[in-house]
Amino acid sequence: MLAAVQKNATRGDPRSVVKAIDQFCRQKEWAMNVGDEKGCILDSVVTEVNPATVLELGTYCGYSTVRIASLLPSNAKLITLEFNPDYAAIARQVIAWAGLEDKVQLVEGASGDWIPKMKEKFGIETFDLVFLDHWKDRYLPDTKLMEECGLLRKGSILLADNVICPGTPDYLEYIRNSPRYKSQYFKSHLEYTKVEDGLEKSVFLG
Ligand SMILES: O=C(NCCCCCn1ccnc1)c1cc(-c2ccc(F)cc2)cc(O)c1O
Ligand SMILES: [Mg+2]
Repeated sequence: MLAAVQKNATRGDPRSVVKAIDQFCRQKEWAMNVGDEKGCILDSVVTEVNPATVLELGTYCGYSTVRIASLLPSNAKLITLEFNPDYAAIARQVIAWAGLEDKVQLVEGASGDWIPKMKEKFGIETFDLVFLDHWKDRYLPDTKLMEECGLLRKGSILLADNVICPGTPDYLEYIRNSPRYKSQYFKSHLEYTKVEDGLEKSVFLG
């Protein structure tokens, strides 16, 4: 995938990086990027929220990191957490190829360890937008942890990938029944396939 980016995408051009990855994943080898169909929904949410601070849980190869960062205002910051060092190493190179290093801070480690340190380590008060795309059984515990650490403010947006496939049943049940969130489901498909999947967008009500 990285070779395809370096061969087919223009340095400093995030859209060409996104296009090169999507082409590779359609023609050569499936990979678990959010993909072009759900990626358009992601783009519209990022544009609507116009966030100054973004947290991405699950960098993988940096595809959604590049999609999000390319839409951020100049002073905005995106912190992305990746547990797997091999994924992180690739993502750093993909983000660099897109020329977005200045907007992105990639942190390696477990979300459960890093979320409580966000304020002290990165000077973050609250996140305007959180994109959940990591282990599906971590969506709920990490959301509760973000609440407890005061990282969400009235109006913070959570956008969760894969709520149908692979699925995040405990997260969906919580977020759709909690009086502290207003949720909306965006029906789509699993990246590069015809299988149903979707994104769940939730507003924290404080
Ligand atoms: O597991 C996924 N992502 C997490 C990867 C590891 C995260 C590590 N990490 C980062 C930070 N903290 C922990 C995922 C899986 C699939 C999928 C769907 C169908 C199928 F047949 C196989 C796979 C599709 C996605 O869109 C996904 O996002
Ligand atoms: Mg995903």
